[in-house]
Amino acid sequence: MNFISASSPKINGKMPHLLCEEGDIGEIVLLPGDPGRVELFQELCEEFRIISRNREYTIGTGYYKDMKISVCSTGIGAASTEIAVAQLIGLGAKALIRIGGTGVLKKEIPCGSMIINTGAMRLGGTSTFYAPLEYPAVASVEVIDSLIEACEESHIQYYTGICASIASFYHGQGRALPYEKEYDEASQLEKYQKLNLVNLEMEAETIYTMASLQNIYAGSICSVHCNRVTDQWEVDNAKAQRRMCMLALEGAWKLNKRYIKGGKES
Ligand SMILES: O=P(O)(O)O[C@H]1O[C@H](CO)[C@@H](O)[C@H]1O
Ligand SMILES: O=c1cc[nH]c(=O)[nH]1
Repeated sequence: MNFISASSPKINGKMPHLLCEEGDIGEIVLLPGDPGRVELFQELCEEFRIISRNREYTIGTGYYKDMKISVCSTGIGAASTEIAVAQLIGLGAKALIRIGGTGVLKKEIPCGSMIINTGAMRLGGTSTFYAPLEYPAVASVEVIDSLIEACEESHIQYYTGICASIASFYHGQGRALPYEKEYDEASQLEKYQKLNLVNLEMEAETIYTMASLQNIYAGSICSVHCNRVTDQWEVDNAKAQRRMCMLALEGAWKLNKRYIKGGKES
């Protein structure tokens, strides 16, 4: 199945939402939900420049060590993520690595921790247009391996496991609406905890499923914004986000060297 066919729309030769053309992006693309996170790479990469800003999509490209790399925000949730993933693959992306925020379901995982999701429960909705729910949303072992190695070399603790990617921030994630006086958060959260899920977020499954169908690499590293068991929120998570972005760059570099450009490290 090709996501971008001859009948896919383009505007002046550019993808209609990302407003990018061939050559604008690197083979590895990091995917935050938040467009603001793209700006962090001005500091972390060489020659990083913003290629386009349109709706929830901000795209920038620069260099990390010798590797051309891009960062593209997906916006919140599956539907806008589908568009970003489809258009990036259409532009030649070979690996997509989510760099996100997440809430954890395990008491012992503190805010600011790093989570590498090996798989994702498919509760986003959009990916069901591409593959039945029996089809698993899994990260590539090569990406998992590269991200783990980046964490270990930096002596940064990380956790692995399965997340749920959910098409809802409030009730779907066991959270009361801001105007609700009574809501049973615990019973919804318990359903996820019984499945031994590590964390909840909103985009990984779409990325994993669509990437698998196109036989490209996918993975994710998330920083923990809140612990749903202890009810702690990290209001100022800038340091953890920066750490996550640095680890993603280093993981991407290892992935590129070993699996995309070939030539194993000696
Ligand atoms: O911080 P980002 O990457 O946006 O990720 C998380 O934050 C958003 C919800 O606040 C959702 O997109 C969720 O997946
Ligand atoms: O709890 C959280 C935190 C960040 N993003 C989510 O989707 N859920």
